[in-house]
Amino acid sequence: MQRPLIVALDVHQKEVRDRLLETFKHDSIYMKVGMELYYQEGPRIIEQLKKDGHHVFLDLKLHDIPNTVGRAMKVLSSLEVDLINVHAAGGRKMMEAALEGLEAGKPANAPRPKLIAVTQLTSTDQEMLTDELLIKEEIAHVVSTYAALAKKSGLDGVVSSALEVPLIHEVCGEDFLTVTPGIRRLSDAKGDQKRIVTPMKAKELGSWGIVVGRSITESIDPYQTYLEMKKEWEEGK
Ligand SMILES: O=C(O)c1cc(=O)[nH]c(=O)n1[C@@H]1O[C@H](COP(=O)(O)O)[C@@H](O)[C@H]1O
Repeated sequence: MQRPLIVALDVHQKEVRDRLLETFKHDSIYMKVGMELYYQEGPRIIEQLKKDGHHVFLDLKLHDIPNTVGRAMKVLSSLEVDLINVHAAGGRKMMEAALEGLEAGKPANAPRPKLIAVTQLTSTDQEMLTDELLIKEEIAHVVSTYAALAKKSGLDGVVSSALEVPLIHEVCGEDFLTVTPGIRRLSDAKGDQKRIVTPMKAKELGSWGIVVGRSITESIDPYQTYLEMKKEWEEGK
């Protein structure tokens, strides 16, 4: 799917989730299953979304020793999701092991899920990076350096704020996937997100895909909000 708006299905109450999924039943969209939902529902939620015709981004952000991540990815690969992620901070060997696990675990003839790496979470700002994580470099430099490492490790792309996308494309090429959460319209609550942009700005900056959670799932009319944000994302206005 080209340049998707990925809906983060961060909803654990079954009735709320079912209502939300019902509103998307005539569309084939990109849905993101994160930790909250996957830990609750397990593989059956992936099966359901695929049966409903959706593309699936399984966002479990694996970050462990290479052997553990490789084996976990081998198991997850059998779910045949479209997109899956790790933390780039796990390093090159871990990312390579993740890729090998995905390759080894996928059913014959199925495509390997695309593997992307989280560079720096969009809830991290420069102050936190410096004072808590003790990383003294500029955040954009850290993000593009992690992106370059992900590319060297054979990954398909990264997760970052849209703010860093031009630099990532400069370093890793235009075809390297850039998936960008931290998306808000001007009227939306920021919540815990720090490096945020509007859908329009993300398009201008060249994101491949945007991830939108609470702005849609917690709005009064999620489907209408989805359509409005999608229009803004696709048309850039
Ligand atoms: O990997 C992710 O999807 C992710 C990475 C990141 O740096 N920031 C980030 O917000 N996310 C996810 O994107 C979604 C954003 O949700 P909202 O802030 O509600 O739009 C959440 O499901 C996060 O887990």
